Amino acid sequence: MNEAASTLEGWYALHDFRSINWAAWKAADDEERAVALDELQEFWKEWKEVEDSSKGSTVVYTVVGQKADLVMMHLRETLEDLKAVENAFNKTMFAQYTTKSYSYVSVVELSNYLGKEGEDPMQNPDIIARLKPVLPQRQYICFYPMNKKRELNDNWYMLSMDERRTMMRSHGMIGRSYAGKVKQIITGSVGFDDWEWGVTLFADDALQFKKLVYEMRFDEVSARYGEFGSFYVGSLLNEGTLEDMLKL
Ligand code: VOV
Repeated sequence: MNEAASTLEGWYALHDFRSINWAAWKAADDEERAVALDELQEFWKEWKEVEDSSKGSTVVYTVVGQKADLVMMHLRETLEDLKAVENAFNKTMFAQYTTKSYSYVSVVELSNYLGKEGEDPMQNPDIIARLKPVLPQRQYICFYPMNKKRELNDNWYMLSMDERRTMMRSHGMIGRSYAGKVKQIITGSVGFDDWEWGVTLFADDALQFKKLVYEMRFDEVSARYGEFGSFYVGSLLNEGTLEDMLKL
């Protein structure tokens, strides 16, 4: 049997994609809409408090195109905490004006492919910060799920640790050339959701997503072993810009 990479896990992640039911939102009266927005602002404050107390992080982005209208990405300490935040949102009045488009459950993951021998990663503050990250408020988000292939001739899971490490090194080098331009959060989802990883990218220039993903397509680990789900792209929302988006 091949050696599995050892992984470190941090906060659990929920990507909660919603579409706005514009017909229902427009049919609501001014007071109903105001109450729904007030409740949403309260909710936003609670998310901030969670972040301030280092118990998780939340960002909200629009989604461009017909797959959804917005995505709430939540990181929390436990699956129960994630379910609680999902339920709390579902109980808001605003949620009545949304429909569920897609969701993705995973956990922030780091693997040991490029780890330093002999170092206890849990004593390294940089690693802890990567496992429990405050989500960046960059202008754009890109999310997609992916697998590593398990086909007869191209089976990632049948490769030796050394072969995988060599390929991950090349992957990491391409990634590093986007330092400062694209921030990635890789979440593992084997046993949690339909794909093996969630890839969430943040950037202030959306074109950098295209450039990075395209460049990686030529790198063996993606070219040969990567399988990808649907891509979601959108821009940052805050309390103010969400209200603007909902203004009739
Ligand atoms: C923004 C840049 C960027 C950078 C710097 C980067 C670096 C690294 C390093 C150093 C490592 C290995 C150690 C670890 O941290 O786990 C990884 C790991 C991983 N990556 Fe990555 N990746 C990036 C970006 C990046 C992208 C754009 C993608 C999607 C691939 C594509 O073709 O669309 C991706 C995927 C992954 C995955 C699925 C894993 C886990 C693989 C596994 O088998 O376990 N990743 N990644």
